[in-house]
Amino acid sequence: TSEKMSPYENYIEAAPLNFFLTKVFGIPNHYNSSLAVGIKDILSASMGNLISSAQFNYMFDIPWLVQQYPEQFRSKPLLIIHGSQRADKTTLHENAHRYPNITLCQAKLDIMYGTHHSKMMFLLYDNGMRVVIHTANIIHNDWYQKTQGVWISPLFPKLASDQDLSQGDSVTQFRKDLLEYLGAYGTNKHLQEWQETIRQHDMSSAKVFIIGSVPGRHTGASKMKWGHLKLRKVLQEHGPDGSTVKDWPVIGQFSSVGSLGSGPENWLSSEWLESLSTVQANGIVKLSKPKLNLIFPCVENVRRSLEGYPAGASLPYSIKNARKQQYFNTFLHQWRAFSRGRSRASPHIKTYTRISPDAQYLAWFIVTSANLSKAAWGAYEKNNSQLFIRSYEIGVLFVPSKVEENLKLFNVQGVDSSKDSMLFPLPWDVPLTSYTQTDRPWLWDIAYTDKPDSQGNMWCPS
Ligand SMILES: O=C(O)c1ccc([N+](=O)[O-])cc1C(=O)O
Repeated sequence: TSEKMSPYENYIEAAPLNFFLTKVFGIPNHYNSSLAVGIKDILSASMGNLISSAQFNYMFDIPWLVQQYPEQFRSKPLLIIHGSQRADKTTLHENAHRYPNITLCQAKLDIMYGTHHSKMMFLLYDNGMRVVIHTANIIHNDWYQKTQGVWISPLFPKLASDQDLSQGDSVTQFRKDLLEYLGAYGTNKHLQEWQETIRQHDMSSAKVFIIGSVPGRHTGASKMKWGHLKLRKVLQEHGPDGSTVKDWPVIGQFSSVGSLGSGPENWLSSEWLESLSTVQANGIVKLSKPKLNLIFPCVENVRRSLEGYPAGASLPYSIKNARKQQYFNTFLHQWRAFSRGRSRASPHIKTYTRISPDAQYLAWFIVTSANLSKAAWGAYEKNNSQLFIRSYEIGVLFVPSKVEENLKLFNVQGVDSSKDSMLFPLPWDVPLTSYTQTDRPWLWDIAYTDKPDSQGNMWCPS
């Protein structure tokens, strides 16, 4: 059905935080209205009269992508930033070749197993520009029946030519951090043109922090610029008050899991959880570490999903990693999003947050491309003197004090709120739903043949 394209302003009214989920085909339309967007909505003329755009991602179906732009924008300059190498790179070039307006830029990936995971759009209009940071690949399936997250910036106006270019940044240093992230790609003419374009725009209305990762062994002043240490730095300065949140759980939700080490103390419950538990460093003593709750689909969540077992092709958790880290299962909760009509829309979104035990308040919230892995968030090396990151990632962090001047904390979606607090649209249900005794985390490389999925099929990976 061709949903009525409501102009961006309507979206903003309903989503003052600019945080959307992608539209899902096959759920009641009510759940695809104001807080949901499709890729055609993002690229539509109601968002602005497009001059050129850039698409950062991991997976691209280029002919499909071109079709998602309105007809009148399909020949505008389009820069594609990817991490493909060897045969994948050749295929990408073959698919892009017939579009003279498309330029390809390969992000350098010198570190083994690193991926260009970041998912971001730059949209330059005749009256300003927007930045979109999201979690979906540029392929049909990622925008069809999955739960994905999208942050769409306000329209950033162009600075007047006589205005001092040092103007135009936000209280969260959004533009500075975005330029620093782009700088890590090295010298590419087209990316450098986009950096200049960004410098010419006023991004003072951006109310989120950028949490990015770039491949490297980051030391000294760079150590706190990326991954979980960037989050630690931002929370030290702008995070919740330690006494308020001391027993609030940390929640991580993701669509893939790396090799986390033989026990929680290797990384998960030590350096990673320490960063996510960081509170404003106003000299108080170190607090006990909060409970960690993780959300990752169990086999039944995948089997019953709209896509059925094939949803699991986008949940690449391997038996090789799983068998080495059985302790990981003790943290797990099911994917459940009844409040958003998306319990059967398999998650490809990645979100991390800290909320009160009664699920009334939220201390901070991240939507990001980063899965639960050392490759994405980084791991200490050399006695904590450096942070080793393998992949490019990017996400946005919402902190109440930067969004609602008069509010210390957001209220959590679906809870009857005192009138003065803003509801944060959580993508999944609280309270969390534990795994049953027989539930197992989804593993993508083993067979499931005892029960057919929602499409009547079994799962027999080769
Ligand atoms: O969709 C992606 O961009 C992606 C690519 C690779 C892996 N991986 O190798 O685990 C995970 C994801 C994910 O986002 O889940």
